[in-house]
Amino acid sequence: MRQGPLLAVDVGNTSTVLGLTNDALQLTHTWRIRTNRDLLPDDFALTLKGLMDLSEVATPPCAVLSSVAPPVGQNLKLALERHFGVRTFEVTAENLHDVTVELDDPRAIGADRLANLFGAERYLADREFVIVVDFGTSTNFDVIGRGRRFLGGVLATGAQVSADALFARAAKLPRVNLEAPPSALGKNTVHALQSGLVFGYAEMVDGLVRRLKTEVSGDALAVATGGFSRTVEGVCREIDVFDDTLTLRGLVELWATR
Ligand SMILES: Nc1ncnc2c1ncn2[C@@H]1O[C@H](COP(=O)(O)OP(=O)(O)OP(=O)(O)O)[C@@H](O)[C@H]1O
Ligand SMILES: CC(C)(CO)[C@@H](O)C(=O)NCCC(=O)O
Ligand SMILES: [K+]
Repeated sequence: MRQGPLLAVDVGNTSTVLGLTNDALQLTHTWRIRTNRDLLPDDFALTLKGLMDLSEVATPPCAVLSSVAPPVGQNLKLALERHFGVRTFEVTAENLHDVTVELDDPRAIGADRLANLFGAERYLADREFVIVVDFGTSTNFDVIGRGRRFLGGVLATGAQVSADALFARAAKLPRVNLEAPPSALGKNTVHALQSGLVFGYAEMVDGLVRRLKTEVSGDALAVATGGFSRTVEGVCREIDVFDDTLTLRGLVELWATR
């Protein structure tokens, strides 16, 4: 097994999450920055140096990077290699020969979903399948089987994106925080909106998890991750486990098994 320290970077469409491990590959620091498509390699170098300096840590010799925003991933990789001499492993289906991506076109899979496959492995010990529900810009359902199988899943509009679309189109609707209201029956505009946006969203998630569990017809565990998962904790009934750092730890596991 390889040793840390390691930098793990997950470039999403909205946020980029970075994690630093110790020698034993346990996460010791995490940072979250906006994914800015306009930044160039030297901009990223300054950001990376700023984060490391703020936390008073040294840049590690190696990094693992998943990106679903291609130019950002490429520019970050260049920054890591040019400015810090960090050897960077980029997650792609082609780079992972031990993973079976059961999609029509395996190369189309998002790198974050491959990271989630590795993050799910720890839950596979006593289950046949794990359904990772990753609440980000989109909400992904990644169905993972033993033996590093990616069976497929669902891509749904993210909770914040669907809320923003509604606020933009309805003149009298205020922007509300995505938090659960006291009851489904709203007595004012804010609670009624929160009912639709949070309870409605949670029902969609529960319904899809139920459908997926039926379709795989095996013992399946549903694990939620991503920012919005905290909001639906206690609201979604079909989710068994909440795991904030599943994607980052998945990246670390992925790198460790290369
Ligand atoms: N601490 C939090 N508590 C409650 N809700 C949160 C929290 N952090 C984020 N969210 C909400 O969850 C949404 C998704 O969270 P997350 O930050 O994981 O995804 P993202 O960074 O927007 O997506 P991507 O990974 O695609 O870039 C956010 O848009 C926000 O509305
Ligand atoms: C679905 C997103 C946007 C989620 O981040 C990402 O995983 C992605 O761009 N995927 C490519 C398409 C696919 O995974 O089928
Ligand atoms: K993500």
